[in-house]
Amino acid sequence: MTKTGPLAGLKILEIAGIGPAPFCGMLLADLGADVVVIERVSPNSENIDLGSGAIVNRGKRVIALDLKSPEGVAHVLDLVQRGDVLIEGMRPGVMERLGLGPEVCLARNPRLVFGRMTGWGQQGPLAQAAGHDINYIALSGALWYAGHPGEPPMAPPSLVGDIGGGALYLAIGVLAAAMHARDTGNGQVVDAAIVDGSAHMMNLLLSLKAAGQVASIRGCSILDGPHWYSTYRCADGNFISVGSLEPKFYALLCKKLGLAGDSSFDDGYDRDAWPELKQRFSEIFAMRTREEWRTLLEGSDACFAPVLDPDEAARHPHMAARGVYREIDNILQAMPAPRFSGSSLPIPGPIPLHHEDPSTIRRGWSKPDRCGITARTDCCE
Ligand SMILES: CC(=O)SCCNC(=O)CCNC(=O)[C@H](O)C(C)(C)COP(=O)(O)OP(=O)(O)OC[C@H]1O[C@@H](n2cnc3c(N)ncnc32)[C@H](O)[C@@H]1OP(=O)(O)O
Repeated sequence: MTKTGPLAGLKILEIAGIGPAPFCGMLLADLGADVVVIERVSPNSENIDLGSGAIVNRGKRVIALDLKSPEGVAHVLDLVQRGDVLIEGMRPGVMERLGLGPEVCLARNPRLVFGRMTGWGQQGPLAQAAGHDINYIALSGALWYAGHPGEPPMAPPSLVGDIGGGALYLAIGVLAAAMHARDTGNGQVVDAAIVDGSAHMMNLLLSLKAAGQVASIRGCSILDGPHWYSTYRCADGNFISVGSLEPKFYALLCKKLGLAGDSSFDDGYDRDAWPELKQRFSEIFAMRTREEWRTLLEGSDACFAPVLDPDEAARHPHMAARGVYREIDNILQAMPAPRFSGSSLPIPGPIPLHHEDPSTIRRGWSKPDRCGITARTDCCE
C-alpha cells in the first residue's frame, strides 16, 4: 500500500491495545504514516478480529506476533531498528517485562521515538492501577465542570480523556519528538498520560476562572449557567443548542425569539436571573420542533445548532457539503482531519481484514539512513 499525505514515509509500530493508542495510530495513518499494528496471536483465526477496532485500524497493516516468545520479540526489535516511532498503551512496566522497554529499543535504534500512552502516567502513586477515561478525567479536574448543579457529572463518553487528553497529546508528542530526532539524531520516550493531557486542556477554563468568569460552583459560570449557553428540548423531543456568548449575538437570539421588547432578557450576564430565564427559554424552545428552530436560527449569528446523532450529522447539509462523514463498506466513518491545502480531501485507507506476513513489512522497511527517516533523501550526502 503506497501512502500519501503529509506524514508519508514515517514508519510507526503500534502495539495493539485499547482506546487512545490505537486512535492515535489511526490519526497518524490518516495523515499518511505507515502504521503497522502488532496484535496478539489468535489460535483460531488468521483474520483480524474486526470488533471495536475496525475504524481505528483503517489505513494500517496488521501482523500477529506472540510477544512472550523470543521470536516475537526479535521480530519487533528488527522493525524497531527500521522504524521511526513505536506507540504502546499498556500498563507501565509491561513493555520492559517483555524485553521491549525503551532502553532496549533505543539501544537498537537511537533515533526511535517511543510513545507511551497511559491514564495515570509512567510514574506516580497510581501508575500501576487499572483505570479508564472516566477515572482519569475525574482525577485531573476535567470531569468536575461537566454537569448540572446538584447532579452527577457526565462527560461525553471517552472523548475528553481517551481522545482529547490522550490520543491527541500522544500524536502531538510523537510528532514533536520525531522532528527533534530528524534534527538531532536523538530519539526519546514520550510519556503521554491522560491525567496530564486533560489537565492541560483545562488551561482555557483556568484562565476564565482566574478572570472570575468560571466559578467553583456548578451552574454559575458563563459556560454552564446562562440561558444563552445551553441545550433545550423541542416540541418533537429533539434537542437544540444555543451558545450566544457575546452580547451582540445574544441580542440577535432574543430578537429572533421575539423577546426584544422584554426587559427581563436585557442583561444576559445577570447571574441571578439565569435560572428563571433558563426556565423561560425551556418553555419557548418546547413550542416548536427542531426543524422549525433550524429554519429560524440556523446559519445566523444567534449561535445555534441542532443536536444531531452521528447519522443525522452525516446528512446535515453543512456536514454533507464538507464530506465530514462517509459510509465505507457499510460503516459510517468520519473522514480524516485536519485538511491540508497541498492535498485533496484525504480518503482513509481500507480497514485491514487479514494479517500480513512480518517479513513483508521487514522487506519494505529498509534500515534507516543517517537522518533516521528512510523516505527523506534530500538531507543525506
Ligand atoms: C475506555 C477507556 O478508557 S480505554 C483506556 C484504558 N486505559 C489505558 O489504555 C491506559 C494504559 N493501559 C492500562 O493501564 C492497561 O493496559 C489496562 C488497565 C487498560 C488493561 O490492563 P490489563 O488488561 O491488565 O493489561 P496490561 O497492559 O497490564 O498488560 C497487557 C498484557 O498483555 C500482554 N500482551 C500484549 N500484547 C501481547 C502479544 N502480542 N503477545 C503476548 N502478550 C501480549 C502483555 O505482555 C501483558 O501481559 P502481562 O500482564 O503478563 O505482563
